[in-house]
Amino acid sequence: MFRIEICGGDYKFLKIIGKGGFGKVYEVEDVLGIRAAVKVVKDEKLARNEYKILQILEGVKGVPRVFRFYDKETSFALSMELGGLCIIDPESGIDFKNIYVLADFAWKSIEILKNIHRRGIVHNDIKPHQFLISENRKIFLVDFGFSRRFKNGKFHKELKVLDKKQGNFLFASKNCHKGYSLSRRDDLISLGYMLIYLYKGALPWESCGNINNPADKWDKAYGIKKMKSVASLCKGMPSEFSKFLEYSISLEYSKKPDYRYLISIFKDLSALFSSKSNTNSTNASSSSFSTKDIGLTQTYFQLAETEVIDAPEFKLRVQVDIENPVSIML
Ligand SMILES: Nc1ncnc2c1ncn2[C@@H]1O[C@H](COP(=O)(O)OP(=O)(O)OP(=O)(O)O)[C@@H](O)[C@H]1O
Repeated sequence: MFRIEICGGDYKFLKIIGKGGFGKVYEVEDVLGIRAAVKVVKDEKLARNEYKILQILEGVKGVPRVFRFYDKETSFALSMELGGLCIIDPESGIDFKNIYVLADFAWKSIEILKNIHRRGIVHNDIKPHQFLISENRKIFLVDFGFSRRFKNGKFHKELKVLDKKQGNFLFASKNCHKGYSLSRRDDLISLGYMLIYLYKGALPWESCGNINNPADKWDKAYGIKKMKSVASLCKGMPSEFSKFLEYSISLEYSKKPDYRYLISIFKDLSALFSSKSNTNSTNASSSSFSTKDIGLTQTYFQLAETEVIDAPEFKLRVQVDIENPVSIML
């Protein structure tokens, strides 16, 4: 367990807001009422990598701004801008079965990935838990522990075959199953699987999650992924979703995706369903609508503008205290 001491007594611990496989995330508040998220991680390499990546991504819309890194013996933490609820938390109230909402989320997520990729970074662990929504419906992408630079200077890194799988078996691309080093295409493919999951509530290889042995779980899921066509995965959804997944899967390892094209697919679809929902229909087929319906600028989600918050006060001292339960010194 961790004990977090907040220097000077000027900070209020509000609550634990997340528990991941690698640590806990706390919400804290300073005297000015500025809230922040503090992620405490045991693995030094992951923590330092996440901090470094978040510094590189400073100013990218939809990525929380990082404040500080804390290093205390065997415990590490970073404080960052507070995101919000996970998009699949029922309290967020998001209805992803509404195509307008799903398509709006899709293009804004692609926009975030485009901007992250522009800085030379791939996320490498895209899944629903990494997307948060603030009270004013701004989307944030979090958890850059596995993220990497995909370029050496101007040049794309070479493809390597690694003997480890990383990320989440449910959303991992087939390239990831093959052990290939991940690139921009894999973030998009995982997003493609994720959009299907958000709409349908499950993916066909979900039951593999019950297999205890990780290697068997990944192998079994890979077997099912290989058998399922994109068309069958996207059955019952507008064709834009299969277009997106087909395109992403077809990309070569180092190929730069055509983000403008991908964003336009979902922007148009979202506008189409926005106008259609004004005439009271949420039919999942887009074929019956004419493109004349497109043109509304109304959106469901917002892309976060990173506010410049001067946060020198977030000077936390983080200590591991195996004996004691979580406590925050005020
Ligand atoms: N900046 C933030 N603002 C609000 N909540 C956050 C923030 N960062 C993380 N969280 C919450 O904490 C959870 C876990 O965070 P994160 O995914 O970074 O941890 P992790 O240990 O790397 O998780 P995983 O096991 O999924 O890899 C998130 O799903 C989210 O609910």
